[in-house]
Amino acid sequence: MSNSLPVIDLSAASGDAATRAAFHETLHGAARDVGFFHLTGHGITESETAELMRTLRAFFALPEAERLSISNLNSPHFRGYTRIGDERTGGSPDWRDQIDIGAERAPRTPGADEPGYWWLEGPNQWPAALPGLRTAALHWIDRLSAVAERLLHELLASIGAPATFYDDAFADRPHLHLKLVRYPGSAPDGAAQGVGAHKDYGFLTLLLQDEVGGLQVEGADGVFRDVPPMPGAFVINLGELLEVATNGYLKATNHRVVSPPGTRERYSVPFFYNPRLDARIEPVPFPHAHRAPGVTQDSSNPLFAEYGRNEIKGWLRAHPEVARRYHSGLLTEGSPVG
Ligand SMILES: O=C(O)CCC(=O)C(=O)O
Ligand SMILES: [Fe+2]
Repeated sequence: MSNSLPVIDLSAASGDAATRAAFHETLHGAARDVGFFHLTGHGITESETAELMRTLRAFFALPEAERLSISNLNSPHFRGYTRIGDERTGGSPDWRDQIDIGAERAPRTPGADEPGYWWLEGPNQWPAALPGLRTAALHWIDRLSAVAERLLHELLASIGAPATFYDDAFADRPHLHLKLVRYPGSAPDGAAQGVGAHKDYGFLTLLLQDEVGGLQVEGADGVFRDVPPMPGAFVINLGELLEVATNGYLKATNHRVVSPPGTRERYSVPFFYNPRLDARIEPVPFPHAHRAPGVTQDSSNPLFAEYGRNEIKGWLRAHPEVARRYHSGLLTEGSPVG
């Protein structure tokens, strides 16, 4: 089943008062009712996008030994390359390979009295065979975090909340995260799980997908519907922290990727706009707050208002081998929101 997502034109935010009002109304509805939309008018050029995709394809075309030279099994910070099948979602292997990249920071080893999520800070791993990858990825993080910051301000304004309410949570050390992903066709056993159904952990995800398709979003009726690629647009979705921030008025939406048929490859680049690891997400004041239903209660996926706890929950679940090697002490930490 197919889905036509709302299309939000961010350039309308710079229009006159009437244009801004109409823009906010559409954005508010899209965020509240669907949690997913296409974003145009974002200012990222076609040539920037083409350059990133060219570099990404060059990485996945490297011999496996080169890709494995930056394996995330070498990184207690969950950075680097994950082989096909090593990531798990919903307990089953995802048929995709990927590189996880974040802000370039010194390795951090939390002390016994510090939260374990500080492990998520650390250096990236870069392939010696493709020096342009570092430049392209860090440029993309820079450019997309500016778009995401504008979008978050407008989204908060659209629900009648103070636009800058979470600026402190993002100040100095936001935990920005980029994935470069390949879906290499279908698994030999016929399982169609490119990535299993999940919600993203932070505030906003800005996804670049190529022309192949396969992304699906779960509707309120529990049916997953295709999100057909829209050239030049980002697919935006809301993460769990926006659900926490609005006490469930805005919802993080389940989504998944169905593997491309046969040996067809699909490439995508999700960028996750996340606050500081130690940011505690207080409820944002807004006029509809009294109508907020509360956050989703799911014992298999508790939501944490302290962002780092919510984030490391996901990493430990998705990368069991990294967790087993470096983080056996973290596997039972923390208690959920609400
Ligand atoms: O590749 C995609 O289209 C989506 C990937 C995704 O949802 C994720 O990595 O969180
Ligand atoms: Fe996702």
